[in-house]
Amino acid sequence: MRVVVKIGSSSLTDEEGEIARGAIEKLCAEVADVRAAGHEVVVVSSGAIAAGLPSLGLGGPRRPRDARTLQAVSAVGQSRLMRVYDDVLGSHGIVGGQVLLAPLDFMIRQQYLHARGTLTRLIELGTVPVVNENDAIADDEIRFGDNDRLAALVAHLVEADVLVLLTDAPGLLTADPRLDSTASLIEEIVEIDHELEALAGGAGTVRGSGGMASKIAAAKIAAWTGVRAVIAAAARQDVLRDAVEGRAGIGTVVQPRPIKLSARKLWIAFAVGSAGTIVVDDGARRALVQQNRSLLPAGVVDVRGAFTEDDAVELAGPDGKVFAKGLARLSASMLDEVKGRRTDDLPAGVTHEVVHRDDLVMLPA
Ligand SMILES: Nc1ncnc2c1ncn2[C@@H]1O[C@H](COP(=O)(O)OP(=O)(O)O)[C@@H](O)[C@H]1O
Ligand SMILES: N[C@@H](CCC(=O)OP(=O)(O)O)C(=O)O
Repeated sequence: MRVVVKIGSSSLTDEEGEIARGAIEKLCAEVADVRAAGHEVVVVSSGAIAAGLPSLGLGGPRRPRDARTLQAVSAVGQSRLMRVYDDVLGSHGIVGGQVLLAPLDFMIRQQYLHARGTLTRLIELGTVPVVNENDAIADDEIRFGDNDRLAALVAHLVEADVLVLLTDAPGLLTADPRLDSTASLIEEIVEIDHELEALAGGAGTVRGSGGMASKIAAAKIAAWTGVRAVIAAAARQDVLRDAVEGRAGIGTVVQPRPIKLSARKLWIAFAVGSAGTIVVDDGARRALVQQNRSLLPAGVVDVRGAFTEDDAVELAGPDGKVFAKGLARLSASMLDEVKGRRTDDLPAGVTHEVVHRDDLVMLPA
């Protein structure tokens, strides 16, 4: 099996917020164990900022908050973090390879294919790629921030069989354990719905960033891409092997959906950012959702944002609720001119398909 394992900041750092080498040693020993059983492993590791703070004398209560400083800190820390991985993986006879990714690497198809090629080759060469967000140059406006979503997109990118999200909680609990000490583990999720998303609550711990909510969002991407996801405690003995082998009770297992979307539709749904919204009338929404049709200008009632041809856009119904995402074949300004017009009334040369059905993905309610 091909495995993507993500370890969060909360599990990689000690009370002072410094990198806990023991946590990396435990993870790498488990990675070696799983590889010895014949599986391939990609690690997604947080910890660049945590590893950089002490080197700059900025640890503890002096921890900076501004983005510029944290980005600089991550540059100092990433190489130190990687040195620990190289060292520890090396002690198991494994070669590590650093790959730093940014959201744009998933949004621009060319870069997406490129990243896929490099990661696949690293796996073929027998290495363990160690992936993190490219924090040092990440754009403040568009960045993952937490590594959960990044790990889910990497799992899709390398066509993994299982995504293991290791954290400081035993899995998804019925409530935030910081607020409710009686919260119990949810062992299996067949479909992630709004109710489950509400359980995951808000942001994470002081040291982590996304909390359970970002793990649920990541598990949802995995489910849609046909990847089994497991959320489990990093500290648990043999957690990686048990998660890979599908042992019951090791954490929260999120089952993949039976229908896997095509790679292109997944890319549209989850990887590419949306540049605007097209509001459609009820009839158009029905034709798209129930009859798998393309969107025609006649059904468009409003155009928001300044998208150009081939940009991704969200589609919303008259109630404003977004129900689909797709690639626009007309720019926002052109669409604004022709919205509401029947196909016969369109100017010559203007396509009658605003969003083609092949470029359209329905989002879960
Ligand atoms: N329903 C829930 N079940 C489990 N943990 C939850 C839940 N709601 C919120 N959390 C919190 O999410 C934290 C894990 O998220 P985070 O700190 O971002 O971890 P990581 O650094 O591993 O990504 C847990 O320590 C827990 O306090
Ligand atoms: N990319 C950042 C980590 C982001 C982060 O903390 O993510 P997470 O571990 O998912 O809460 C770093 O390496 O410091």
